[in-house]
Amino acid sequence: MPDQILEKATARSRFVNDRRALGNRERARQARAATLRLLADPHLTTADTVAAYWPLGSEPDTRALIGTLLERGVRVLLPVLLADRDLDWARYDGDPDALRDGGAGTRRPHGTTLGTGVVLRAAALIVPALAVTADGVRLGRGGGSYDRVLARIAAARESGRQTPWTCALLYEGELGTLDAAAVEPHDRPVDAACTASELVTFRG
Ligand SMILES: Nc1nc2c(c(=O)[nH]1)N(C=O)[C@@H](CNc1ccc(C(=O)N[C@@H](CCC(=O)O)C(=O)O)cc1)CN2
Ligand SMILES: Nc1ncnc2c1ncn2[C@@H]1O[C@H](COP(=O)(O)OP(=O)(O)OP(=O)(O)O)[C@@H](O)[C@H]1O
Repeated sequence: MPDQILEKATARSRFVNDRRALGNRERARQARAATLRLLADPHLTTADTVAAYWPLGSEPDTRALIGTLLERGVRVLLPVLLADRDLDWARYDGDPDALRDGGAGTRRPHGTTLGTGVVLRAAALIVPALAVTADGVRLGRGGGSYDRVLARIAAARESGRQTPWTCALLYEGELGTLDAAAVEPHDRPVDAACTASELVTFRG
């Protein structure tokens, strides 16, 4: 196995184990603090549409974030995993009971999918990640889904289009501790990362 892939697999299991070891209460505390920090950021206070994620396993819980955005009248999109692991998007109406099985453990809105390109028109994209390097490069679950989304955003930016602000939501200790050896050329940076104690901007 190439070194980076092995490093990546090792890094993934380390970060997943550390997340589990935090325990429910500490994960919830950190997610609450990070949520308040993120909600106060101008990228979100001015947003009309935000693409977020529905939490899986021990990921930072986004349900309060999503609930507050809906209360503010923001349109919230959630990912819909496609067969090739690319991401389509659908609008979340605020009813968690109406979410459906989206495959691979994910939950998806019941409504119409809007196309893979719709995320480019959101004001912000909240990205799930296991860790982010000091330069903002993201380690995900390994489907390459967000690599593709972030690559499209980068391409749209290159051509001068307005694109969403991208921010990873992390627990303490997941920001800046990922070894550069675990990064592959297709791995994409996010614009910012938010934890309970800080919101760090890498770009913009
Ligand atoms: N909350 C959340 N939603 C998300 C992602 C994410 O990381 N977090 N994704 C980020 O890309 C996409 C889903 N991508 C996924 C990629 C791989 C696996 C995966 O490896 N699943 C295991 C089984 C998990 C289970 O069934 O509990 C597997 O298929 O072996 C899951 C989701 C879109 N939605
Ligand atoms: N732009 C892309 N288009 C198509 N496939 C891609 C792209 N970027 C990465 N991939 C593929 O996706 C697979 C998984 O990539 P990687 O391990 O970096 O996923 P990840 O970023 O951790 O996962 P995710 O984004 O789903 O959380 C790799 O095999 C890679 O070749």
